[in-house]
Order: sequence, then C-alpha cells, then structure tokens
Amino acid sequence: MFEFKDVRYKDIIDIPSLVIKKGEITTLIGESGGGKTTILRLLNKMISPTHGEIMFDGKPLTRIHTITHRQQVTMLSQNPIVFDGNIKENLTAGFRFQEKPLPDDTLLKQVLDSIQLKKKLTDSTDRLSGGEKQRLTLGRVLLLDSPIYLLDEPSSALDDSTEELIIEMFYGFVKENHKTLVMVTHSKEIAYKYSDSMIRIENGRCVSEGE
Ligand SMILES: Nc1ncnc2c1ncn2[C@@H]1O[C@H](COP(=O)(O)OP(=O)(O)OP(=O)(O)O)[C@@H](O)[C@H]1O
Repeated sequence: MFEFKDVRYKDIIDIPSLVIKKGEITTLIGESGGGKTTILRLLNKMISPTHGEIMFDGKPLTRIHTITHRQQVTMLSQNPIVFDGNIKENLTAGFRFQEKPLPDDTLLKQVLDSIQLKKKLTDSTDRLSGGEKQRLTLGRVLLLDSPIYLLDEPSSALDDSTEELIIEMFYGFVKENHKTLVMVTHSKEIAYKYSDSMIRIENGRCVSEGE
C-alpha cells in the first residue's frame, strides 16, 4: 500500500526502503524523538519527503491530491483536540468538515459504548479528563470509517486496563472491517500482541522489521 523509496526528510528521516501492507496492523516503536510521528505525517501528506518518493498503491504520493488522500487516510495525533461544545458536536466534527450527513444518535451512542465513555451526547466536553478526551477523539475517527488509520500513541493518556480495552476494540474494528492501521506505540506489549508487522525506528532509520 505504502512504499518508501530512498526517503529522507530533512535530517530527521532516512529510510532507503520500507513497505506497509494493506489490511495489516503495523506498529512503529522506538525511542522518543526517533522520528515515528514524522513518518505518520509523511504518510498523511502533511509533509513531503525532501528526497526520494513515497508510493501509494503504486502511485507517487506527490501526484495524489492532498484532499483525495485524506479522504482515505485518517490520522489521529498524539494530543487529542477536543472542541468546546458537547460530546455529539465533537463526535461528528469530521462529518461537518467533510459536509457529509450526520449519523443518527443510536450510532453515536453505540460509539460512546465502544470507547467506554459513560456520558450523554449532550454533555459538555469542558470537564473531560485527558483519557476521556483521547477516547472521544478515537470515537470521532472510528465514525469516519476510513480505510486507513494512522494513530499516534492512541493510548498515552489511558490507564492500563482502559488502554487494553480500547486497543482491543480498535483492533477488532480494524480486523473485522479489513482496515489498514499504522500505529505508534511506546508499549512493547501492545506492539507484540497486536502487530502484523513491527518496525523499530531509531534516529530516523528503520533498525528492524518483524512479523
Ligand atoms: N518540522 C520539523 N522540523 C525540524 N525538526 C523536527 C520537525 N518535526 C520534528 N522534528 C524533530 O525531529 C525529531 C523526530 O520527531 P518525531 O516527533 O517524529 O519523533 P517521535 O519518534 O514521534 O518521538 P516521540 O516518541 O517522543 O513522540 C525530533 O528531534 C523532533 O524535535
């Protein structure tokens, strides 16, 4: 699905070759500052390589329109962005942005259950904890039903038991619906348990790749 060909980004990334396969869960692990987030940003076309090329389904990413690309690839960044307003407005923010019809409340309530957020749709977001905000943003991207997800440390603000539940739920969603997931995690346990492929990034380089 994604193929890196001699990709460099400034002096941060230097990856001669890397393949990310369709329908797989790929985890990026490695030390802080190694370049994992930068790789997700390259995949999402938020930034472009300063050298080399990234191919997407055999086509250079530079030739694919950014908006077209983002309709397929949904990225959830490390710091959840929750807007002022209520839970429903936040869950449906992506739909408003893409000018799609809003999902009905029954579906929204199912999503709240799946992310274990015990709140009403009309509740305000101003008192949510960091972990609750992170779960809410996960719910928002789940609803978008995108074929490819890029998640940057989706569980960093969650306690261990919530983390396991949420990752398990997202894993089920991805596998059942044949999605492709690229996920940054600092948890080796999560990486070993859920990855089809694991890539270790150190100083902007892939130092190992495993099944
Ligand atoms: N646009 C940029 N210009 C210059 N340097 C940058 C830019 N973006 C990130 N960096 C630097 O590149 C390095 C890699 O950053 P990146 O966020 O990709 O690491 P990471 O592996 O995701 O780290 P963490 O696990 O701490 O989130 C860091 O040293 C960071 O300060």
